[in-house]
Amino acid sequence: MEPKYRRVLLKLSGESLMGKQGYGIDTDRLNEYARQIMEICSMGVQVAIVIGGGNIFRGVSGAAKGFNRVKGDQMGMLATVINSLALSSALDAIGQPAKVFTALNMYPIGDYYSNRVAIEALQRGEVAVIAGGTGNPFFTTDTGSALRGIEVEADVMLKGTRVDGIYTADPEKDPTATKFDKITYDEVYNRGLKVMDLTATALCKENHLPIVVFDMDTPGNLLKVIKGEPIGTLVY
Ligand SMILES: Nc1ncnc2c1ncn2[C@@H]1O[C@H](COP(=O)(O)OP(=O)(O)O)[C@@H](O)[C@H]1O
Ligand SMILES: O=c1ccn([C@@H]2O[C@H](COP(=O)(O)OP(=O)(O)O)[C@@H](O)[C@H]2O)c(=O)[nH]1
Repeated sequence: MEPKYRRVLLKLSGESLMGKQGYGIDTDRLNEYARQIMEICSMGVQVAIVIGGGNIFRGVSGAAKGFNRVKGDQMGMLATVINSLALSSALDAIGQPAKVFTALNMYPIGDYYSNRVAIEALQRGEVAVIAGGTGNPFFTTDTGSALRGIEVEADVMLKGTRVDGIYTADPEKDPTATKFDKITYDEVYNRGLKVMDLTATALCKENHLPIVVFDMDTPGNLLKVIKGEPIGTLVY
């Protein structure tokens, strides 16, 4: 079966990685993600990944506890590097080659990111795990994902999260919220929907990168998105 997308940028939530533990990395969840990623790689899909760091540290919550915001954000970016190393290790362990790239030079923890070296890895069939967000404070990994997705010329940004799409309001807070099958970038903005930050949405809009928001924690969903099955919400 022909995949719908040739090259994807998959954004994984750091918070989802902690599974039921409440903190850190749940290895069952990590291995399940690795298995699903390998499944789509074996269909010939090129996969670049950006992972959040919310399971370990978020700059904003650090600042609320009195940390300097810039240092807090740097800690958050380091958290995304930890998650990226864990995922690449889980992928390698099941026989799926993966390479970690970092937004800031941290060699030999990962190779210093440039879109050229990341694209070369993708063309070799390696998963490119791109860590460290944008490398700048005051940004999020959603914005990092949009940026890297555009840079590596992905066909789509897949935002794998713990809700099954975009709703009229946060479904974790408002049980009456209803789901969109598709929605325009402008409508996300005009309705003030908080599923991802506006910088990320604006970057995708300007560069014509469609986004699919879907529930990554249900095994098999990533494959469904790749096959073009109508799950999640398409932002276009
Ligand atoms: N309108 C909305 N539709 C869907 N999810 C929303 C909406 N508003 C807020 N959210 C929240 O956004 C979260 C998804 O974003 P994500 O970046 O994966 O989470 P986090 O930043 O906590 O790791 C969901 O868990 C959901 O609670
Ligand atoms: O370009 C970036 C990306 C991330 N971060 C920091 O890294 C933390 C973790 O990322 P995020 O909250 O986006 O992770 P997720 O919500 O996806 O787990 C953020 O809170 C920021 O402090 C940053 O400073 N710049």
